[in-house]
Amino acid sequence: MKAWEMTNTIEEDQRLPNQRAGDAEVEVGALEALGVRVTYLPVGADNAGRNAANDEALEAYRKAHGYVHMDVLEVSPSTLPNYRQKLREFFEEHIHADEEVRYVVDGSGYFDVRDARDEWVRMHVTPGDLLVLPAGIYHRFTLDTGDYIRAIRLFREAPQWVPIPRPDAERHAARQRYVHELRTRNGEPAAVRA
Ligand SMILES: CSCCC(=O)/C(O)=C/O
Ligand SMILES: [Fe+2]
Repeated sequence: MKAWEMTNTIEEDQRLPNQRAGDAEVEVGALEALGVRVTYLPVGADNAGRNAANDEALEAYRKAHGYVHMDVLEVSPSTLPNYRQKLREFFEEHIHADEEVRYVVDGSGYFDVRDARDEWVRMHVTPGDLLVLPAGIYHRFTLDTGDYIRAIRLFREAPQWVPIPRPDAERHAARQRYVHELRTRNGEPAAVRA
């Protein structure tokens, strides 16, 4: 999975890389310092030849991390009801009270997270990438120009999707916990801007 620093504003299309000038790549270690975990579980093929999860590897991962629940989300103009509205919601900066865990089995897309300086870092996820965003981190999602992703969503509790937008999220316990953890881990003040 590749990650890079993003431009502050999107001039043309959110589905383009929008990478900041100067080859500003971000290493996995820097993502981990933000509490983001990236794992790679290779995908296989199902009976119809479509990309599918590697069931054994996924089972082992779920068991090890307590992700008892899962479902599949296919994001594309033809498969997702209220596609445009949904994409608008996904791309609105938000947090969740719990982790966001996504295992990409087909297609691709971008998850953007705010770093400790409150700048956007963009991650390009492709089949096999399993991404864990910690509770309380500001983030958003968009498809890339392929306009298609199929991801397995993993949960410890019953599946739900409750985005808490900025600035309301500033007061949320999950946000405050996250900022505290970030400061403790990195020993530097994390930007907190409403
Ligand atoms: C490919 S997962 C779609 C985006 C999503 O579920 C989410 O929570 C974005 O923040
Ligand atoms: Fe989210």
